Amino acid sequence: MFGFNRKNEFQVEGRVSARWAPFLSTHLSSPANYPLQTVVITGGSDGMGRAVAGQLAGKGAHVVVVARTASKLEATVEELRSKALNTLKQRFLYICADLTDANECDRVISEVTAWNDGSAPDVVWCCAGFCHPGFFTDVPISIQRQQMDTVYWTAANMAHATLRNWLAPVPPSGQMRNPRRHLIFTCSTLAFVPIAGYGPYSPAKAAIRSLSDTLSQEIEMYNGAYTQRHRNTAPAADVKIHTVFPMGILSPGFDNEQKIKPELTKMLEESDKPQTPEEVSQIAIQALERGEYLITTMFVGNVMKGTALGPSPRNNIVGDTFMSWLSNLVFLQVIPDLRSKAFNWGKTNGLPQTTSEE
Ligand SMILES: NC(=O)C1=CN([C@@H]2O[C@H](COP(=O)(O)OP(=O)(O)OC[C@H]3O[C@@H](n4cnc5c(N)ncnc54)[C@H](OP(=O)(O)O)[C@@H]3O)[C@@H](O)[C@H]2O)C=CC1
Ligand SMILES: CCCCCCCCCCCCCCCC(=O)[C@@H](N)CO
Repeated sequence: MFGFNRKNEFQVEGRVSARWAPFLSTHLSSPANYPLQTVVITGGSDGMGRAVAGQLAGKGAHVVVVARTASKLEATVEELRSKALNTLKQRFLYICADLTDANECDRVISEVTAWNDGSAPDVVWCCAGFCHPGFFTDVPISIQRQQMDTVYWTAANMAHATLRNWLAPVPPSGQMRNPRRHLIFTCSTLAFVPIAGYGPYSPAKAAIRSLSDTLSQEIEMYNGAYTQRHRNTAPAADVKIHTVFPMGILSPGFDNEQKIKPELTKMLEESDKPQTPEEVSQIAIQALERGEYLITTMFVGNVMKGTALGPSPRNNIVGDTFMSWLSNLVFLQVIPDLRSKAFNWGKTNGLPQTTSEE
């Protein structure tokens, strides 16, 4: 069962340190003693978000899915009911909202809190977003701005609304009995490695990665204050930030992007073997349960992360350091290879005939 485990909050069989305490202590929690967790999933009506919602329902969570289209959300909630671990106890809700609007994110948090007997959600997982590929000069600037709104701002708005709620100072009497909350972003390995034809999209994902790194540092201040909660006002709970970096996902969004994707881009990403939403979700949840911070879903993704690890917190100092050495050697070959493939494409095919998007 999926729930809190107070005793093991900072220690799971001695393997996980306080800094990377687990996301969901499934195997250790005692369902009788701990309440179910309430999870909000943006973009929860399709693709990866929907798979995440289904799997967390199967682990016993209360799930709220948020997206713009009511019909898809209704169908998702039906599916969640059928996947619930405990149909009598678990509750499901959908909220229609366009998360490019920051006020809508505030509304989502307050509606979830009211529905959840006055408690804020325990987990917020930002999955909303889709990709509009194309060469930079071919795609109208208005669409590129929309991509920033849809990809970056849906996540940043949701993080803002969530953290303002979670980090509000409360007196010791208001502290939570189950002190851990998780904010999860969904990024893309394109935040690590550029691929021609993803100009409208990758910068927004890179911005999410930068926000995630910044927040992972900033949150330490709040978590430090939380350790003094018995004496002072402090946030109601300890908070962890995580970001998932999938490769291709076989989703409705992916089918759409394939229709407009430049041939060169398809060739450059040949080594990506897209995964099903269920696979991506399962791998991500397992990594969250191990307490990981930057999460990739397959080996090539891990190599891409390794070359761009920079100042991000590591999941495992030895493993990540060796991987970054290996990746940096691999990329000595990959970087010129990507560029020469682009050059040769132009040499062979001339300019692309795709300047008709206006
Ligand atoms: N597919 C891929 O190959 C990859 C995807 N990703 C990322 O993973 C995440 C999931 O992608 P994928 O599985 O393809 O998802 P889909 O494109 O299949 O689904 C996107 C979801 O987001 C919702 N959504 C879109 N815009 C908004 C908005 N403005 N406000 C609220 N909800 C919105 C959609 O519902 P509705 O339209 O009804 O609002 C839908 O539920 C995305 O962040 C994506 O960028 C990362 C790597 C690869
Ligand atoms: C051994 C290591 C070699 C590494 C070579 C680099 C290969 C690049 C693969 C690009 C994969 C892009 C996946 C993300 C797609 C995505 O986010 C969009 N589909 C959005 O929806």
